[in-house]
This record gives sequence, C-alpha cells and structure tokens, in this order.
Amino acid sequence: MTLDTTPVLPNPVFEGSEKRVEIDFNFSAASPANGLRALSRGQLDELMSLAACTIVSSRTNAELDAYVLSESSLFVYPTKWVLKTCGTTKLLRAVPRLLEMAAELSMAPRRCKYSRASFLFPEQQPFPHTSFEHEAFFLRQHFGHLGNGGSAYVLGDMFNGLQWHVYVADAQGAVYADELHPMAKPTHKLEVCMTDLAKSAAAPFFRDPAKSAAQVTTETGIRGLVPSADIDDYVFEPCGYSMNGIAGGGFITIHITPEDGFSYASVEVSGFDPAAYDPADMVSRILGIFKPGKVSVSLSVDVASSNGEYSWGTLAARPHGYGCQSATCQELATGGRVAYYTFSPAAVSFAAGTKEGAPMTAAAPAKGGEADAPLRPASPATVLRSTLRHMPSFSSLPSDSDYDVASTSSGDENEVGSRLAAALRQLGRARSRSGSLSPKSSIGAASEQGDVGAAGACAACKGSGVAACAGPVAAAAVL
Ligand SMILES: C[S@@+](CC[C@H](N)C(=O)[O-])C[C@H]1O[C@@H](n2cnc3c(N)ncnc32)[C@H](O)[C@@H]1O
Repeated sequence: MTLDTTPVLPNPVFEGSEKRVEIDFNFSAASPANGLRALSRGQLDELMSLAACTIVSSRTNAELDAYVLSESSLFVYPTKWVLKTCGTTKLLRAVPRLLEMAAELSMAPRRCKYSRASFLFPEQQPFPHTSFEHEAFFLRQHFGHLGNGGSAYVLGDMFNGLQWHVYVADAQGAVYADELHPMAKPTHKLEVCMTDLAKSAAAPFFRDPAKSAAQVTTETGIRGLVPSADIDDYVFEPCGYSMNGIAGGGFITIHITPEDGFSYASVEVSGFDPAAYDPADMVSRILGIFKPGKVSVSLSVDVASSNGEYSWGTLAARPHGYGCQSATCQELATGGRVAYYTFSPAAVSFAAGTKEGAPMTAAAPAKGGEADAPLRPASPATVLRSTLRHMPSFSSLPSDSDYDVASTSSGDENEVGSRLAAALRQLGRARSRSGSLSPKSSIGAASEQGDVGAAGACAACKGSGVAACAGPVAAAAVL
C-alpha cells in the first residue's frame, strides 16, 4: 500500500497576499477643496461592498483619511486613492464606480498604478484577479486612455519567492522630479511581503481576550517602526491583525495572517520623506519582528529623477541572516522605478555550501531570530503552492477589442467568462503561430525589460551561490 504523504492544508485557507491600486486624480475648478475626501461614508461603503470588504475603523488627519478594512486598508487623500485588499476580495470591481463618483466631483484620473505579489492560492481568486493578464486588461479598459495606454511588468524569479506584478498608466507620460509642481512631491514606497512566519512571531496575532490591540502593537515592536504615527490597530477573532499608522502625509500599514501553513504579513511604508528613514534598516527591523522564511521587498518611486540617478530604490545592506534570491530593477515607462528583491534564509545556507535537499541549518538566523525561525527545505505543500503561483504568463496577447472586459463591475460573469475563453482560444492560436513575444505586448516581458543582465555581477547576490539572480540592480545595489 502506498501512503499519500501530501500535507493537507487547513481549510479554508486565507489569501494574505494583497492587491493594491493607487489612483491619482486631477482637480478642476468645479471640484470641492477636499477632493476625494468629500466622498461620503455611504459612498465609501458602496465602493467597499463592490470590492467585497467592509470598513472596520478609521483615523483622519489634515492630509488624509485612513480606514482599516475587514481585508486590509483604504487611504483617501484629496487627489489620491489607495485601496489595498487581500483574501478573495474583488478590489478592481470598485474602480468603475469610483471613477463615476470622482467624475461627479469633477475629478478625472491622471495616473493609475496597480501592484501585487504572487497569490499564494491563485486558483481561489475571483475575476478579474484570476490572472495578471486579466487584471491588466481590466485596468487597460479603464486607464488605457492615459499616456501610452499603460505598461505591465512582472519582476522577480519565477521559481524562487514571490513575483511582483505592476501595471502603470500616466496621462503625462514619463514624469521627472524637476518638472513637478513645487508643492508636489514624488511618493516613495517600501513594501515588504513575508511568508512562513516563525511560530513564535505569529503567536501574538492570535487573539488573547486579556490583551488590547494597542498592547499587541507595542509588545511586538510594531509601534516602534514609525514612532510618530497615530495608530489605528485591530486584532481579529480568532486571529489576524491589521493596523494603519498615519503621520503627516505618510502612512504605515501592516496586515498579518498568522495561521500556520499559510502565514503571511505585509508592511508598507508610504509617502514619507525618503530621508526620514533608511529602507535597509527598516527592513531589518521588520524581519526581526516577523522572522519570516521568505521575504520580498519592493522599493518604488513614482517619478524619475532629473538626471536619471536614484538615491532611493536600493538597499544599502542585505538583511542579516538572509541571502538574496533575486534583485530586479524596472524603470517605468511613466517615469519612476521599482526595485524588487527576494530574500530567504535558505539562500544563506546555499552560500555556506549546504547541499541541495539536505536538512538546512542556517548558520545565521534573522536578526533577533530564534531557534524556531523557519529555516527548512520547502515542504511538498509549499512546492505545490509555488507551482500554482508560477503558472506561465501569456507570451502574446489578443487585441483589446477581443478582450473587452470593461463592464464587468456589474456584468454577467458567465458572459465575460465566455468572452475570455474565446480570447484565450484565440491567444492559443496566435501563440502557436508566432511562438514568441508579441512586440506590442509588455506583459510577460519583464525579464527583457526588468532584469538587468545575468552576469552574476549583482552585488546583492555576489558569492551567495544564487543562480536565480537577475543581475545587478541598475548598478546601484550594494547589498
Ligand atoms: C487581518 S486580515 C489581514 C490581511 C492581510 N492581507 C494579511 O493577511 O496579512 C486576515 C487575517 O484575519 C483573519 N480574519 C478573522 N476574521 C476575519 C474577517 N472577518 N475578515 C478577514 N479576515 C479575518 C484571517 O483568518 C487572517 O488571519
């Protein structure tokens, strides 16, 4: 008799990995002075229900309104909308109605950026989050009139760690820092996604009725990440944690799924002066709290520097105890750039000469790491999830008219599904005809555009023995 040794994951599982959309709007003379902040609570509730989540609590200051959601967070500035949701939410379904509500305020979109890491359970996502291609085409239907129609990129290593997906469209095309209105500032963003949290690090995020959310925030070290922030924190029942911290025009937002088997945590630090903190130090402190087995770090800025040099978007040091699996830089067609890194303690083991497949005993645990830090070979379940996550992307695409998914916010999903199926059949035919990348497609071209060589010259990975490194990060990474 053969025993089936495939590990069974708890059911239901929770998809921690978030989808995030950031839309910048233009004011007009007829717009209210507070712009999008004039949207009523009823309107926000309607939008959240389209995205399939609810508002749990809120904080406000002179610059923005911040909402903790049942699944992640919403930030509303006068001209900027940032919605981040996880689970099986339908984030993009809220976009068409948001654009209608903004039009009623005489505001039109100027820029849209959508980003997300790989889903842990992609097969559970609802349309249009069924694939990055579906998401990108959905976005193109609504923002394709901006600038070049939008560009879509996939960064990172397909086999090791999460990949990072980015769609961006900007009415102005490439934007340079020295062309910005004097009052306007580029937005700098650090996003850290972590999986396989150490059990001891995940434990405080299971609800203890004797502890307040504020105690959890302080005792875990979360409060110390941005000490000046006004914090709105929430511990879910029986587990799960979300927080927003706002300070001036910047925010930190943290979301934690502590369940063993699919543990996940994300930390985003956005909108602060880039000189206010060192991203490498921030990453180290975050890893000290969560002690994850896998880490991805995205550093992005939304405009290009005038001379093409960037002081932001590189990590000055590799996190202690972690090795770099991949380092990729993507200059955005709209100006600005995204640098994306994946780290894992395993990479350190390889660097130390541990044989593949042998039990891993990492020489150096993560900063503040403990004996139970998850330094272990991938389990079959992890490999299965990784395989699902890395199903191949399209290498050529049907035309927009073949793929009209603009009306899906209220449309018939079956009909949309049929149209998609037809488009996919056509894609299959086109693919077998050409067998190569369509020149007009930017999706799936990340390795051409984003990876900057493979000569092993990446300072981040030098000597680590990592085969998957995309190469040097714009010659600037000095990990
Ligand atoms: C707090 S939210 C955080 C989402 C975030 N993207 C993440 O996973 O890091 C998800 C966590 O809360 C738990 N949870 C409990 N009640 C929930 C609810 N009503 N809606 C969403 N998540 C809930 C989930 O099981 C999960 O552990």
